[in-house]
Amino acid sequence: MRTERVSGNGQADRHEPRVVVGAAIIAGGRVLACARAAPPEVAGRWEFPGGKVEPGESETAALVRECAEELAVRVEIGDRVGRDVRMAHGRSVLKVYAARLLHDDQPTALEHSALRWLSAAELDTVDWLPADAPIVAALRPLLAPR
Ligand SMILES: Nc1nc2c([nH]c(=O)n2[C@H]2C[C@H](O)[C@@H](COP(=O)(O)OP(=O)(O)OP(=O)(O)O)O2)c(=O)[nH]1
Repeated sequence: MRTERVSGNGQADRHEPRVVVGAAIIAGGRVLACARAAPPEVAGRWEFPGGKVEPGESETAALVRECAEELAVRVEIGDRVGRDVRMAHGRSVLKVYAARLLHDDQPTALEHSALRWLSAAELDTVDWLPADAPIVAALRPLLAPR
């Protein structure tokens, strides 16, 4: 996706949207949901662990880094889940990938206020960030029924 913006000198600049990646970590038919601790506007809303892809970094590398920073776990990144979700009027785009834990690592909430493992039946029991709605819908069939 490309957005075009006219800068102060009247010339058109092209801006690629900032890519935010999220990891749908699946284990035992459940997915890990994380409650944001900050900023205040979104604190308490639920998301997939992840964050902004740094310049020159691959999406997979960003996910591995973010999962280590936020949860102290090592992960293997799998297939995309759902579609690109445009955020912030096209200034950023959310891309979620399935992931699995490596080496029996267990997530610790280093940056989130809470973690929950959700089955398909429990997906709607948390207040997801709005952009995550289409991802959660696409995720449902990937989780084994209870
Ligand atoms: N990680 C993540 N971010 C999401 C999800 N859904 C959603 O709308 N977002 C938004 C929230 C934030 O505005 C943005 C991610 O920014 P972030 O602050 O987590 O990124 P970051 O870890 O790289 O942190 P920083 O550079 O701001 O310090 O994307 C999601 O499922 N996972």
